[in-house]
Amino acid sequence: MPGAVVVIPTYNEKETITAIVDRILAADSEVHILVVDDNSPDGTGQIVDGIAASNPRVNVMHRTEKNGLGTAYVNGFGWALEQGYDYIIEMDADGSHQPEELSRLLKLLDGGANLAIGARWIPGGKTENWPWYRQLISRSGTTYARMMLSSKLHDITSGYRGFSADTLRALDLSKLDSAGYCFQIELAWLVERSGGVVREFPITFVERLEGHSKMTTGIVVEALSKVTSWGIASRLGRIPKSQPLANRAS
Ligand SMILES: Nc1nc2c(ncn2[C@@H]2O[C@H](COP(=O)(O)OP(=O)(O)O[C@H]3O[C@H](CO)[C@@H](O)[C@H](O)[C@@H]3O)[C@@H](O)[C@H]2O)c(=O)[nH]1
Repeated sequence: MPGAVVVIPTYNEKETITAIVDRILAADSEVHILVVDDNSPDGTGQIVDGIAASNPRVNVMHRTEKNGLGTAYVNGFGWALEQGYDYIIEMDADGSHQPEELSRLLKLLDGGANLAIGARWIPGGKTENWPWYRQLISRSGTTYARMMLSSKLHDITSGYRGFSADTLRALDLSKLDSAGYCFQIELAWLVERSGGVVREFPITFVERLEGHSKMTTGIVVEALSKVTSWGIASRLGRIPKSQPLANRAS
């Protein structure tokens, strides 16, 4: 089944999930959706079961407990690769990423990018109503990753991104060791250092109107400590060489 699938990890998103699913289905008449729900106590998984029962473009993966955004994506990617999708896209459930910007992302993947990232911190990108301290954490995270990991990216923590399936298939996702949001940094860095083509495009990131962020201090600490240790290991030559990604454009 060729085409694109949007993978949405969810934990307690009952206020937001129906609207984002509807918006994605309306924004692109072909794209499919996989919601990876961690047994949300608020019944998010059951809401999506209801939608999936009447719409074959919508799928649900039920996990037994809250196990972090990183592992939710790895499980979701595994399913998507098995199903044979060509492009695999990440999106938050809360409406902060705009499905109406999907066509831009898909165009970059069609053009040969291994990874396309919706970026807030490049010309044309912006945030709406995002608290100043969240902007600070996000910008500092990218600046720190650029310094420690020699990353060239301007929004390495962004969760609005898409991969070609061959890219994810070529990478050893079982080696990723981030549970939380620093998964975004780890995976983008892996694509970068494997010589993959990464394209950033400007997005408008809108603070959620309902529900609340699952960001915790523990998630920030995990990101800080992992980026520091990866940076040191990389300087000491202790990061194993990754298999170079094939050039998709050729
Ligand atoms: N399955 C699952 N989903 C989770 C978990 N933790 C968070 N999520 C889901 O992951 C998405 C992002 O979580 P939010 O809590 O809404 O993130 P944010 O703070 O608003 O967003 C920032 O960080 C994200 C993580 O990188 C970014 O994706 C996003 O763009 C933004 O920068 C939401 O759909 C949320 O339900 C988990 O343990 N398990």
